[in-house]
Amino acid sequence: MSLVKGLYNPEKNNMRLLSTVITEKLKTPCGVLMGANVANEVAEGAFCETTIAFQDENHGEVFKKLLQTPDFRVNVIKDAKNAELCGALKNIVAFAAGICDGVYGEKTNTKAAIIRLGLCEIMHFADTFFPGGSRETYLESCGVADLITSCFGGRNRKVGEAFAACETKTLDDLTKELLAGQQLQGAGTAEEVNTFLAQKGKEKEYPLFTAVHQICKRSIPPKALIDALRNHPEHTDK
Ligand SMILES: NC(=O)C1=CN([C@@H]2O[C@H](COP(=O)(O)OP(=O)(O)OC[C@H]3O[C@@H](n4cnc5c(N)ncnc54)[C@H](O)[C@@H]3O)[C@@H](O)[C@H]2O)C=CC1
Ligand SMILES: O=C(CO)COP(=O)(O)O
Repeated sequence: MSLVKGLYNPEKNNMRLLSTVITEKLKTPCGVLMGANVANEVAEGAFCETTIAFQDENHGEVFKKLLQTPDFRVNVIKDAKNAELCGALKNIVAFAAGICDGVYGEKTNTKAAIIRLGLCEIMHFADTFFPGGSRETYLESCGVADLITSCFGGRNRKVGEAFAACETKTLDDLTKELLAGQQLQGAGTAEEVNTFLAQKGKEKEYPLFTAVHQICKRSIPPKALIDALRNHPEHTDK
């Protein structure tokens, strides 16, 4: 079972799920555990939920028996594709939430819009490139709950805020300064997703994902995030 919230796109135009790569390499079925599970809080024993997703739910039930405690509640689902995509792509949205904090301070309406538009882009990405998943997955811990916790806590938000507030520092500087040897996933995932979308000619359908990548590269300023969202397809195509 993989807990990695990332994607795999070495060929640039062939985005793959890490659980699929692990399944192929190890020749054994690999599912995922994804959820609103900021590690420090899990370690402290604070109550939370998680989602275990396996195509064969019996495998998920085995992991549930091993891992569930009174304060770590596990739901088992079959939709491993959407669960994993939620876990990976929410890191881009959390970085955007951090940019919002860095540029505007704690504006909760603005951050809520970023979370909603980010979720729309996650769903559109999943429907387009990994069809067949279930809408119900977005209501599990791996969906909206992980988006919420990551956009208010979490490393991606933290580094995103500092990156937006201090335009002279690089992402590497801030990662070293703020994460005590840990790594940042959102900026790398934004780059991988952007490379993939550019190959497919679909960047315009994902203004939030695209803007986060451009901001990470310092090719547009952090405040341009909101400009990018003003003409979001969610507003113009409906
Ligand atoms: N820390 C948290 O709150 C949570 C983390 N996760 C996920 O768990 C995974 C690991 O996170 P942490 O342990 O917190 O991060 P970390 O930054 O403490 O550790 C990441 C490790 O992965 C290694 N690594 C990075 N890229 C690699 C590559 N291409 N090949 C091989 N090794 C590589 C790094 O050298 C490092 O040792 C991430 O995908 C993260 O999104 C999931 C839920 C919660
Ligand atoms: O995935 C996480 C919480 O569920 C952790 O998010 P960060 O990597 O942003 O800390």
